[in-house]
Amino acid sequence: MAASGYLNSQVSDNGPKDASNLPPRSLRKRRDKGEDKSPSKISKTSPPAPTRTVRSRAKQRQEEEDTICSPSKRPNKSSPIPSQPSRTQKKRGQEGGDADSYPSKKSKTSSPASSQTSQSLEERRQEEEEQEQEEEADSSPSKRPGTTPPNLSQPLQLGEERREEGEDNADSSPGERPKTSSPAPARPSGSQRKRGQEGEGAENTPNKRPKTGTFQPLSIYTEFIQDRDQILHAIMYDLYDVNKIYNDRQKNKVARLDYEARCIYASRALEKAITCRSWSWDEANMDCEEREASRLRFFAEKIGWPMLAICVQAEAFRRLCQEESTPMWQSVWRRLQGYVYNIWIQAHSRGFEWRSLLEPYAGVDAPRGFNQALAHRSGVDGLRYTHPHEIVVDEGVKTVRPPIFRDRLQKHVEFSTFDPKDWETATDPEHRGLKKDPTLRKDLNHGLCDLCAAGKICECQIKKAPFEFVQLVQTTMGVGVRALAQFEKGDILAEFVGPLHPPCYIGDPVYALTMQGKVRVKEEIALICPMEFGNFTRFINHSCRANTTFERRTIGDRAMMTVEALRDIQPFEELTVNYGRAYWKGRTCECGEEGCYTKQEERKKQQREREMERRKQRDMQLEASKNVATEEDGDTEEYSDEEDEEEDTDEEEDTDEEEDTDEEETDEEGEVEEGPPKKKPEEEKAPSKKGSKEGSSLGAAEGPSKGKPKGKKALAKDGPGKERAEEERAARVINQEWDPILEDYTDNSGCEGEEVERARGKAKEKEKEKGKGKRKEKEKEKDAEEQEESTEESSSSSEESDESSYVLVEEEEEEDRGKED
Ligand SMILES: C[S@@+](CC[C@H](N)C(=O)[O-])C[C@H]1O[C@@H](n2cnc3c(N)ncnc32)[C@H](O)[C@@H]1O
Repeated sequence: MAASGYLNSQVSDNGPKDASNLPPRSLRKRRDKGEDKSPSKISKTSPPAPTRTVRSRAKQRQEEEDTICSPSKRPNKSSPIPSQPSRTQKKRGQEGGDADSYPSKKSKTSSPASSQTSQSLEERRQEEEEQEQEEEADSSPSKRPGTTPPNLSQPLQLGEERREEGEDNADSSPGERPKTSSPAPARPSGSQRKRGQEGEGAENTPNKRPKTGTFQPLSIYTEFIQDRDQILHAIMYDLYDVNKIYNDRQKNKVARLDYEARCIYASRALEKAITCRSWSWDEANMDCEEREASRLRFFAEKIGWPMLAICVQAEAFRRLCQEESTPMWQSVWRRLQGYVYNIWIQAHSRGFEWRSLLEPYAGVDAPRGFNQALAHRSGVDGLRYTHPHEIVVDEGVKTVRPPIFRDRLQKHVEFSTFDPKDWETATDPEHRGLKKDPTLRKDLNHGLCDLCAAGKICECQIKKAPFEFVQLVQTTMGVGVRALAQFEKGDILAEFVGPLHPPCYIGDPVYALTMQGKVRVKEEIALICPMEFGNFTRFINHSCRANTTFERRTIGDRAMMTVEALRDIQPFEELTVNYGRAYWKGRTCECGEEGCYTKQEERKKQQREREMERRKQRDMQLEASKNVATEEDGDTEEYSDEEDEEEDTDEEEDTDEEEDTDEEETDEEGEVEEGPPKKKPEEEKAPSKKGSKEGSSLGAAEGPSKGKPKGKKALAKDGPGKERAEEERAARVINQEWDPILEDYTDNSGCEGEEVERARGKAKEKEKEKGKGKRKEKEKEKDAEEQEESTEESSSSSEESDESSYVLVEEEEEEDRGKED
């Protein structure tokens, strides 16, 4: 990340974004809500979440109503609008889970949009109620005797019931069931999924359902994948949450009680797995209880008891085993299995507790491998003393290592640091001897706060939550960063931090990022150099189609560079950012994306090389052709025909090539390159009259039409010498194709007998008639006084005809003589 390249150029590529004018939607929304309370979207899920329960239809309607009322809310998960609270979050808001973090319903519904649509909503609600009644009536088994629900309906039904029971319990006695965090945002509720799977037919077709907001139907596959990713996200989030409570339990009594209650649920699930006697991937003939136990045991058998002891602490995982369909379970399982080492390291680097859960079941009755797994201690246990972002996970060989660059450990720091010593010797007078951190905000020098829009220094901060859901991993491009949960488009993942140096600093050519002004966009404020000290953002690899971007921001008391999600990012995706084209000058990007900078450069380079090669060849060929011309001198004429052919082939070749701008030159090259063509024996023998001193192609172009009359005149003037006549005859043979009249005679020159006589007679008659006709015309046209002139004219015209006839007569005489001879 050199000062000249990396972020500097990237930021300027994208154009500066004055967030005070146009912050990302997420930020705008946050600003409305008061960023200091929930600055980044992912942080909204940080408070302990309530149990994911099925919402009553009335609540669901209420949510839909909110969706319509609030223009920024979209029910579609794929919506690019960030900051959309999930349904669970919305519910939390209703329940008062975190009143500070979530905007109240009232404030949303009081928007102008809500007043406009309130009437229609009321009507819609009535319609929906009627429709629900119809649906319920239609879907009852008694009313629909022919409908056989698919296999999965039963467990789902039970799951549904459980959820409802759970909700009832939660409502009646909140203390009985601890609130666990299962964000599972925007997932269709159990009842929705159940309806969809049971295929209730026409009653449930989308046409029948009132469409709300900007609903866009997704393909079943897309929906499935989204659901799966949300479950993964929920699992990862629950693990984070339970770990947080575990770590807080010493200081916080509520946290301790909460943690103990969660352990009870986890232990129950473990018991089911331990007591399970048969487990299988094929769940076709299992009832709900069997299926849950089978899944838990299957997981332990395939992935290990310690990993199960970690995962069962996530409510989302337990619910996956209890409720989800077989395809969903299998899909999530595969994903978990693929990244099990990442989760394992993630848990250990955060001091996740799992042994205490297994210990009560150790002993002789324990399943195979259980005791050994519990007793085994490895290096990963010590990871809790290392900062999570000083651990690089090598997924391939299942090891970990620290990040090291130029034999130095790359340490994690939370903030950028300013040391006046680094600025003392700056070559740039503007920055030389700077005593104060140039990123510090002085009133409006860095613009408004991007979170709260305050013009004065405020207390806004970027929340650190995303930090908990990223991991350093070994990639083919060195260290990279993997997301372990979902991020939404517009999420601020972190600030890019490191020691601040003057922009002219050249000590960090790989990681340095130029911080440019948000207000004065061309101003280079500082160079952030995290080669040795920085956070995870410095390890984000480049992609020409990146999923995050660098942004200039002013937040709280500082100007900063942030890394923000350009689109929704799913669990286990690698984070990438675009360093800018300039960074890759002299480096090779291996992202392999379509339109990759390096690919483009390579293509250009290849074109340039081809062009150079061609020029070189052309020069050589020109040189060679000159030599050939001087050596052969007059003989080049002989090659004219072949050269013509070459020209043709050269032209074809040229058209094949992409960027042939100089065809003539290339043609010449082609001629010389291939050397004088091999001549056919008869061509070699045939003498040519075409200009031997002229260029061969020129001769080919002008030869026939010019050469023939010359020959004629020569014959007429010089008289019938035998050698001369033979020469002329040969010339005529060569040129015959160019003169049809002559062709007749040359072709027939070898003929004898009647045909020849007849041909001759015809020719004579033609000539006579021609002469007569001309004379007659002229006689008619001219007066008697001009008779002489007309006679002269006619005589001249007859001379012409005589000339041609002279040639013919001469030929005849010659032929006759030849015969006599
Ligand atoms: C800012 S660092 C990123 C972290 C780095 N992978 C590491 O191991 O520290 C940039 C360096 O990573 C490597 N890198 C990142 N993205 C790359 C890509 N798309 N192609 C090739 N190398 C890449 C290059 O060596 C580059 O100089």
